[in-house]
Amino acid sequence: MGSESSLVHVFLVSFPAQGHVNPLLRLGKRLASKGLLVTFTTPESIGKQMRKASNIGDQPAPVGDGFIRFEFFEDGWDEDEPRRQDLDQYLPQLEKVGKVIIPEMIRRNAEQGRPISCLINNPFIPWVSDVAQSLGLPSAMLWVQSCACFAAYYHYYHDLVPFPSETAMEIDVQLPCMPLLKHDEVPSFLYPTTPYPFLRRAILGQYKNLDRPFCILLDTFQELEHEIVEYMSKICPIKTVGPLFKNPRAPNAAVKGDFVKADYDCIRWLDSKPPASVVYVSFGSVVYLKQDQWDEIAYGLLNSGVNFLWVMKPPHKDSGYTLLKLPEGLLEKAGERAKVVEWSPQEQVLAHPATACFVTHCGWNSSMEALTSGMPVVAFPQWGDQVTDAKYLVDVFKVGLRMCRGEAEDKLITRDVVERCLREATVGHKAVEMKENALRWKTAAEAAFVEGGSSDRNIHAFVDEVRRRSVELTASKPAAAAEPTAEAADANGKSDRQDGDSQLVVSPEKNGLALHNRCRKKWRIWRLIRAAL
Ligand SMILES: O=c1ccn([C@@H]2O[C@H](COP(=O)(O)OP(=O)(O)O)[C@@H](O)[C@H]2O)c(=O)[nH]1
Ligand SMILES: O=C(O)c1ccc(O[C@@H]2O[C@H](CO)[C@@H](O)[C@H](O)[C@H]2O)cc1
Repeated sequence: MGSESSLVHVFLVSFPAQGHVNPLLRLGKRLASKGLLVTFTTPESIGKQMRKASNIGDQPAPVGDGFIRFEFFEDGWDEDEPRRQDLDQYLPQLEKVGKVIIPEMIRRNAEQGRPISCLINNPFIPWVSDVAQSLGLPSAMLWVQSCACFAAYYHYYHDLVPFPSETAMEIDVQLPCMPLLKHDEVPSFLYPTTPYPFLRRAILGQYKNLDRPFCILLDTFQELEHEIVEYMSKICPIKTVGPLFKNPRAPNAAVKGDFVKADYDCIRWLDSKPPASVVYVSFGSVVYLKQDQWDEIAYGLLNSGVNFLWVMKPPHKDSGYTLLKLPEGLLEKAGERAKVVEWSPQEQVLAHPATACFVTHCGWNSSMEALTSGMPVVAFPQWGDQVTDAKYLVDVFKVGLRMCRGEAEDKLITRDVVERCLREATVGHKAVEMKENALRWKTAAEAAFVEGGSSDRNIHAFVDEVRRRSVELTASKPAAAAEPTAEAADANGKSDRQDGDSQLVVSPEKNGLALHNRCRKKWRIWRLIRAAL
């Protein structure tokens, strides 16, 4: 392992949501374990929560052959600003501030002897690749959903096949190399009537910029989505690198990105339960069900006789959701059979021998974690990619059964249905069949992420390419790693652009490469002196 300042340095910028931070941070750890220096950034509002809940220090943390470090940035709003909960307002704010602040962070890193060779972002913040381009830096994107969803959005964006529209709401959608999707199995942000048009805009924003990243990394694996991966890789530079939550070179890396402290009491509680006797229930970090649905699930769990571990996260104070309650006396009736936590260490819960199945909203991270842990699921999708993931978990991967078709159906799933599904998922021939299939996916996932597996090879090739581009950058790119974008400079009121000239003019004295190399040299000398003292 080299000292961190001698390593090729990649800069990861994440949209501030748990389902986005987790996969990007996991990618960061994979890249670090292959010998890169990784800096992870997201707004300070989340940084504050991550520092409190997770093991994040000020110093670079060693991971395998490399290091990971954190730098959070101010998004320009007060700590308690409620508009952060409204993406229509927050995304433009992030873009405005990010286009100024990310180049400054990149420049500061170069000055401190850690010049950056590549930027990587996740969806909702596609402007990061504009920043990279303006600085002459290579960029890549981590797609945090399935390849099937990537393909669905791609075909919608380019208008390649008919999708449900105002005049034909209930049409099925046939995409190449995919099963026929019923209208309510298409990512629901694409419905003409979606209540979340801002999320459609956010996710499709990435497709406008799809020609910018030199590589699109996908948190899935070749064997899981074989045909659609093959098909899309002929159109876009995609590479499967999942499941990212497994890291063979640093299996126990302590760095985590939880926003809420995980309650490890539930692992001790699981330890006290017989094998395959507990139903784990979680709807991820953003889905909130209505109180009447919550009550039905609660009674279904109680009446089915299973043990259950249930995640009940309190809503954000500005989200407009009210705190969900359990029916009066339910926990007393369930006694030792029930455990409720605000946030669980989900990876450990899914790997625990006492866990029998997972009632999930089918977010892609939860779906990948379940498949990779050999865990059958009961699908309770709500919106977005969740409805498509549910289709795949149930009908294609055959590891789950369906309890619900999605929020758009607006149907209360009664306690009897919940009870029946839980019984079917835990005992009898369907339960055995789903477990066998899930275990097969676990084996296939392991084969993909171990050294030499399909995802590991792709990560390796990506790291080689970043290194190659880093050498090329050092040899030839004049403005790399230190100069702000034209927009950023404009926003700061200190543009280098001359009147009537549309190009960013970089004076020799401000040449980014010179700065990059000078700073690196000074930093090394300083480190030697410090070591000698
Ligand atoms: O109690 C919980 C619930 C969720 N998660 C993690 O939060 C992420 C949720 O991502 P997902 O894509 O499943 O759903 P989202 O929250 O984005 O809707 C996953 O990595 C889970 O492992 C967790 O650690 N503890
Ligand atoms: O903050 C929001 O409004 C927000 C956060 C996260 C969202 O999407 C989730 O991300 C996962 C990865 O894309 C996905 O698999 C999951 O189903 C989504 O809940 C959306 C909005």
